[in-house]
Amino acid sequence: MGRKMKVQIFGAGAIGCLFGYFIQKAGFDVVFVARGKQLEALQKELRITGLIDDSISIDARRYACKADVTFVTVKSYDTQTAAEQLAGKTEVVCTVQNGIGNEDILTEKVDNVVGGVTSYAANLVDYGVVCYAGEGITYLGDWKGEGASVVAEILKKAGMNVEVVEDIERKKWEKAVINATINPLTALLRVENGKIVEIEDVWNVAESIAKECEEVMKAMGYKLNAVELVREVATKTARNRSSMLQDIERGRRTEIEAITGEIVRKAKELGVETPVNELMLRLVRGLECSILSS
Ligand SMILES: NC(=O)C1=CN([C@@H]2O[C@H](COP(=O)(O)OP(=O)(O)OC[C@H]3O[C@@H](n4cnc5c(N)ncnc54)[C@H](O)[C@@H]3O)[C@@H](O)[C@H]2O)C=CC1
Ligand SMILES: CC(C)(CO)C(=O)C(=O)O
Repeated sequence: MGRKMKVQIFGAGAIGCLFGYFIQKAGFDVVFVARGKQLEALQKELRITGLIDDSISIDARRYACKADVTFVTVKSYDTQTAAEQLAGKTEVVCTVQNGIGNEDILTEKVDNVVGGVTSYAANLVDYGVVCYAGEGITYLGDWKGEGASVVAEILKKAGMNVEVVEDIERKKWEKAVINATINPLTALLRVENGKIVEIEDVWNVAESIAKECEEVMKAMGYKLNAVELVREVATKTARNRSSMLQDIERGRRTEIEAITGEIVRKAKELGVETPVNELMLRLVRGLECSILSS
């Protein structure tokens, strides 16, 4: 490509701004799509705190424009709207969202869809201010058409850790198992991730959730030690407040439907029993109802 590549961040919140920051710093032409007070703040500047301390001027807009590559970084319940806005506007779309189903929604509207999983961590501390909380790695894989190698090249040039994998669907499900075990428990109990392992009664429930997820993955043809995976992540991120807990604390919707909801749906399809996950789904839905209506 002779001209400068145009990269778009659709949903310039915590993780989108972090990715966009690195990509713009590497010299790419980046557009940030945001809304409300976040858009107003970003039109002044984007400030990054935490592991980096910097402020940059960015091109922040309300609606999607034509781009070569678009990263979708809205919460999973906003992916449908993102997909509709992106139809005919981008050559490649890449999602690094948590949860299952986002790639399939994007596939309906865009020809080249790249699936992604990221362990980079960011929080929105104020409108226009993003705390870079943890360096991680992003796994990418072609979901429909091609684009993973182009997206990986952008992230590499941006100095980010990235790897293209053969089976991105497996990576997505592994992350969903971690989120399905840690996120509902931390949100319901209002505790940091480490407490899941530290409190024996809670760990017993966590083990039950993880084992059910392992059965679902087994029925899909994937071998996984879900209990050990969850123990490792909860221990490594012991002081984190999970994204679901943060959503509840901020009185916002959670991504429970794209995480536990999708695991329960897949379990039903494959004839696997998941009573503890079903209970978590109902309890988090109940918690959402109580905070959203209060
Ligand atoms: N924050 C993190 O460290 C990580 C987040 N993720 C995943 O990335 C996704 C995004 O997470 P966060 O950045 O934390 O959420 P966030 O809520 O900070 O950012 C999403 C942004 O998208 C904006 N948005 C939604 N619909 C829009 C529309 N139609 N037009 C313009 N802007 C729109 C929202 O206003 C919000 O600012 C989630 O699926 C999350 O699970 C994955 C790994 C790490
Ligand atoms: C891995 C984990 C549980 C880290 O907090 C996460 O992805 C989240 O909070 O959504």
